[in-house]
Amino acid sequence: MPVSSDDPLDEVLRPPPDETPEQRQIRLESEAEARRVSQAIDASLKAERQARKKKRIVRLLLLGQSESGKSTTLRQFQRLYTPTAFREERILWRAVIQLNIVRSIRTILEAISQPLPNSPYSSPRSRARSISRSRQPVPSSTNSPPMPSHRHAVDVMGNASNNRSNGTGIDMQFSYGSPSHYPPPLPTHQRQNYDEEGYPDYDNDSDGEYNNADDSYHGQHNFDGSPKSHPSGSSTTLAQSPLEVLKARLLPLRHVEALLIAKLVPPNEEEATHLDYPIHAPSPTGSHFSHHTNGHGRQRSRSYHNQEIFIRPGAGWKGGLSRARVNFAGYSYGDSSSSAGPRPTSAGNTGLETPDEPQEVLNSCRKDMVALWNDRGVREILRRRKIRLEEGSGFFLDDLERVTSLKYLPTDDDVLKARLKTVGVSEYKFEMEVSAGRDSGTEWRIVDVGGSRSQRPTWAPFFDDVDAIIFLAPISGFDQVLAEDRTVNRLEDSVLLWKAVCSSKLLANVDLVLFLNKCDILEKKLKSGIR
Ligand SMILES: Nc1nc2c(ncn2[C@@H]2O[C@H](COP(=O)(O)OP(=O)(O)OP(=O)(O)O)[C@@H](O)[C@H]2O)c(=O)[nH]1
Ligand SMILES: [Mg+2]
Repeated sequence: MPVSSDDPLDEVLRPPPDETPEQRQIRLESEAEARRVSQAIDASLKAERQARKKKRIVRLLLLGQSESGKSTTLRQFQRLYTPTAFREERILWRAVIQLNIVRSIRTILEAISQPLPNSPYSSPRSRARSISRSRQPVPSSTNSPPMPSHRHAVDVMGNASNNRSNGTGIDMQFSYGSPSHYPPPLPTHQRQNYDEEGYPDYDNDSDGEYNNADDSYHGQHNFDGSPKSHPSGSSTTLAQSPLEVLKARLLPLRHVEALLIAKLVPPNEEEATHLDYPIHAPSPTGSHFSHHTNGHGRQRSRSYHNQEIFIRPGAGWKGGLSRARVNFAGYSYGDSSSSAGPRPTSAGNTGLETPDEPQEVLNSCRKDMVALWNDRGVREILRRRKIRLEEGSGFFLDDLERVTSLKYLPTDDDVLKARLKTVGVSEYKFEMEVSAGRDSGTEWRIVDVGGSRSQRPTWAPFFDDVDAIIFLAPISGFDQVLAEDRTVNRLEDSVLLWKAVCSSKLLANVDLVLFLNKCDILEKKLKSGIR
């Protein structure tokens, strides 16, 4: 007797009333097969759901002062766990390395152009400094180090406030004015002044041993006493000093610098492109504020000694470079001078640049750069100025032959050594290509932040949703000061920042990992007698 139902599907699925035994057999077999397929699909969906449930997402936050190595640690992760992507991106780092080289050369040229502070030709500022040092009365009791008055208002996270709350409810404030936190005062004769590179200036009076009146590269003889000749071997005219010849030969690097900035920094980040000299010419008033042209005849004011190029984290700048790479692919040599203007247009937008004009210019300047860097007199000047480029970030001068070759492709190590300051916060997701052992089911999300003081207030919103923090503390910074506040010792800043992170209530349940890095630099410093 037929079963009646309101379900129209029953009607459709009901076997035909005149079904033969063979037809019935076929129907039952196909229904069984359909059931098997359906069950397999259900099982697979269930397994997927369970796998998704099992998949752990770990969020890591990289913290530490500027130049502590956060972005480098991120790149290490990328190199280890997403090697294919890392390798593919290596070429994009060439522009950063080019910029690092150009800036190192600029630092040297500036250093050798300025009279040394302890010579009779020393600058008004250093003379004034010597005089004020010798005349300043020693504070009787505490000998507390001279600090600017604003220090009371700046906390370790970079917040400008007198209040101990930073506005996010986190108790991470620290006043540098507190004598219990600031490094213990030194006796007057040991107090440190810091030079333009952020290293302590141990020359504490004006009667230093160096009394060579001809104390810049403008002189007629080498620093080691030999007659001067052009570093690349060509003879010089009487009218032109070797420095002038060398500077003229290296002039194209200015254009390269402008091009690279245009490539790396979006146009609306004009402020990030201030070209500042680590060694600056003091203005007639002795003020730290001065003006200079940006290589295109335009004047810019500057307030920092050593402002760096920065990027917003994320793939933005890499995207720009990729476009540039596509435009270079035609290998048609264009006229780079047509990119003239207040700010050179990125080759990535115009395609006017040669295949890699910066690399070509660096290649053609290679001999002069090598000669400059290997000159004993230049090294002596740098030593006396306490400029230790080889211990700094983005140092490639010992590899000039290799990194300026036309077919140069950055190695993994080069990418890790390159320096590009971060501003802002960005999260990087890791779909691991390479199994990370028992954690291979884990998805890693790593958050990179800018570490300079002005950037620190942006950290707190990320504390909420983080599983672990890797805190980078470069222990080689014991004899350096912060670029953004030259009254603060770098190691001291790291310690205070670490304390602030440890004591934050928001981070009570977060795993904290402390990386003491730059041990290699520490070792070199200690071996070379720096204490
Ligand atoms: N020799 C040496 N150099 C290191 C080490 N760790 C990092 N560096 C270099 O230090 C420089 C600065 O590192 P970054 O990773 O850019 O520093 P950061 O913390 O991201 O700095 P911000 O972006 O300004 O906050 C880079 O040129 C790195 O190659 C280390 O252990 N040893
Ligand atoms: Mg960074």
